[in-house]
Amino acid sequence: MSVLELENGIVHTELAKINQELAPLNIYLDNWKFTSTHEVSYLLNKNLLDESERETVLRFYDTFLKQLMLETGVVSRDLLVLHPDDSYIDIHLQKFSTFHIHNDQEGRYVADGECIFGFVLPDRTQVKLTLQAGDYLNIPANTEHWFNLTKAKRLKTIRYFTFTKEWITEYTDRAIAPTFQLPELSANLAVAD
Ligand SMILES: CSCCC(=O)/C(O)=C/O
Ligand SMILES: [Fe+2]
Ligand code: NI
Repeated sequence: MSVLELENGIVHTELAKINQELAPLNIYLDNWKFTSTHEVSYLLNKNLLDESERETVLRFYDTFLKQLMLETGVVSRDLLVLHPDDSYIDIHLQKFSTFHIHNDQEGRYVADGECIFGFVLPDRTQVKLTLQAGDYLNIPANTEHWFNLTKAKRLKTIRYFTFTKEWITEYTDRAIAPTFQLPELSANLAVAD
């Protein structure tokens, strides 16, 4: 279940209400649950996946999300697997855990685990969106956001790309609202060096 927290402490869990709050940014959230095969359930329960296992999971979801990929002009996708068993996890998190934008839309389907996105609304207040398995989020290109893991420190997410040009991450100098700063991030960074 996705949860949207506003800087004033209000919390929304209804999809329609969350989409209403994010509408000024043209961000779209949905939730689809697909019944996994035994093989895919087994793979989603693993902490890390090798390339062929990631491809098996991607092909499984392709069968359900083909229409979405066509409608949103997706030309490629990958499966990002984040878990503390991956010695590079803190490098991945450092890349995305401060405000940034991309030159492509950010279509993300959460297949396993959970994650957090932060956004800034037109009134300059910030919001924090927690996604769980089954959630699909689409962030238009050039939309300021940050990303991190929850305390579960586990995520398998499909990333959909709409062009083959280099996917660029550009950092903005906006500070994350104190309300949403994640104390454990420093713990992650401590591990990083
Ligand atoms: C949930 S996708 C993993 C991180 C990523 O690709 C990104 O752009 C986060 O902002
Ligand atoms: Fe990003
Ligand atoms: Ni992103």
